[in-house]
Amino acid sequence: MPQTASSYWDIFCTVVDNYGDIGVTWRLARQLSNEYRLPVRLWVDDLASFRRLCPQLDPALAMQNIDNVLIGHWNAAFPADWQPGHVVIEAFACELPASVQHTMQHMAKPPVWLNLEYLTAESWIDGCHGLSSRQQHLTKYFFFPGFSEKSGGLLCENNLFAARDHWQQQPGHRQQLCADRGLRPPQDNELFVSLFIYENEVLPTLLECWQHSAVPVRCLVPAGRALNSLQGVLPDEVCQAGGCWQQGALTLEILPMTDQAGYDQLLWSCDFNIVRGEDSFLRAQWAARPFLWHIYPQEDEAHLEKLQAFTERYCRSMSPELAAAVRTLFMSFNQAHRAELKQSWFTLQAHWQEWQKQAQQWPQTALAGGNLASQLVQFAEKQLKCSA
Ligand SMILES: Cc1cn([C@H]2C[C@H](O)[C@@H](COP(=O)(O)OP(=O)(O)O[C@H]3O[C@@H](C)[C@H](O)[C@@H](O)[C@H]3O)O2)c(=O)[nH]c1=O
Repeated sequence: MPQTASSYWDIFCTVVDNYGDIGVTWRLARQLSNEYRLPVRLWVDDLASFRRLCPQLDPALAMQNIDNVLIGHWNAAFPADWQPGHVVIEAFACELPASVQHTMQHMAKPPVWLNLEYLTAESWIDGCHGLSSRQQHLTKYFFFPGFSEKSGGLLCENNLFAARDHWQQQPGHRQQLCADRGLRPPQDNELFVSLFIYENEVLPTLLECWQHSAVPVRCLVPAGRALNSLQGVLPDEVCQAGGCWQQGALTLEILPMTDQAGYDQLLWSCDFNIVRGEDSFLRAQWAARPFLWHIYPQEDEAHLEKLQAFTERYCRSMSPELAAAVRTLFMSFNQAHRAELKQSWFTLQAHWQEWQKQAQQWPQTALAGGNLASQLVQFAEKQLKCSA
């Protein structure tokens, strides 16, 4: 059905660095379109980065339709007379084009204007979620994703857990993943690990632990920043997609990046996932397997409070021994404390089954604030009704 300009949801995203901003908005755009049947336009300033997660995207096009989302290149040629739809989301405080703000100020019925914030488990967001700020004639609302009942909830497709369960119930899927990516078939008792992180000086310590592991460890590394921490550990020719390195019980293989669906399948296939940022952090939780978070480092160390707030929540229903070891693992990996990291990894081996069980239950607990897309739709509908 043809859409009128006013029926669109417009999402604006600037790619600050890495892939998290576009990763989150791309998932949200598809969910709003495919599950809620909303016409969605996603405006992105850096299509080359976007293409890393969405290989069918053509960075040369000003406008294209993929997965029922209209994707627009947000660049200097953004049309000054462009008309926004009835909901406008600016992701992560990216500033809307001045011409768009100007148009919105002069509309008889301006759109519902929302700023989608970064995800955090910190409790202060409970008092801020949904607050508004007056911007001349317009109102902007602040939407906070989170783990609590008072937050805006978490990004999670409605069919995700069923798809994950279907994948994980059949060992053939791990074999298929290895075959599709040109990897050696899985061995019995092998611990599969995925590793998608920033530079981290204690990464070699973790690799050492795995080299001396009692079970074989297969570490799958999507090519990227983690490899900068392995210079001097891995021979140069290994440090690229297709590279493979074996030492003691550890086999490390470097993979090319795939689209998000392929990355989700990698997480579902692994026994332990090491992730970063915001989106892979959440997807590892949805994989329902033990995981470790390399949080995005901030200059004033604010990330450590964020990390602590998450581990406090995540470990709440664990036994004291498991909780202490998980907290130490997360903190020592992010603070580069070698000895604690090593110790916590060994301690966790004795509590692995409990951690696996906890990881299976965690997604339901994490979703106390509900599903972010559905919360957004309800929130926008309420504001639209109020302004009618
Ligand atoms: C490894 C891999 C990742 N991905 C996707 C998953 C995610 O959507 C995306 C990675 O995003 P993140 O995990 O959030 O990590 P990131 O480090 O790339 O992004 C970060 O950017 C900073 C600017 C923000 O402040 C952080 O909060 C965070 O968003 O890449 C693939 O699609 N295929 C792959 O093969």
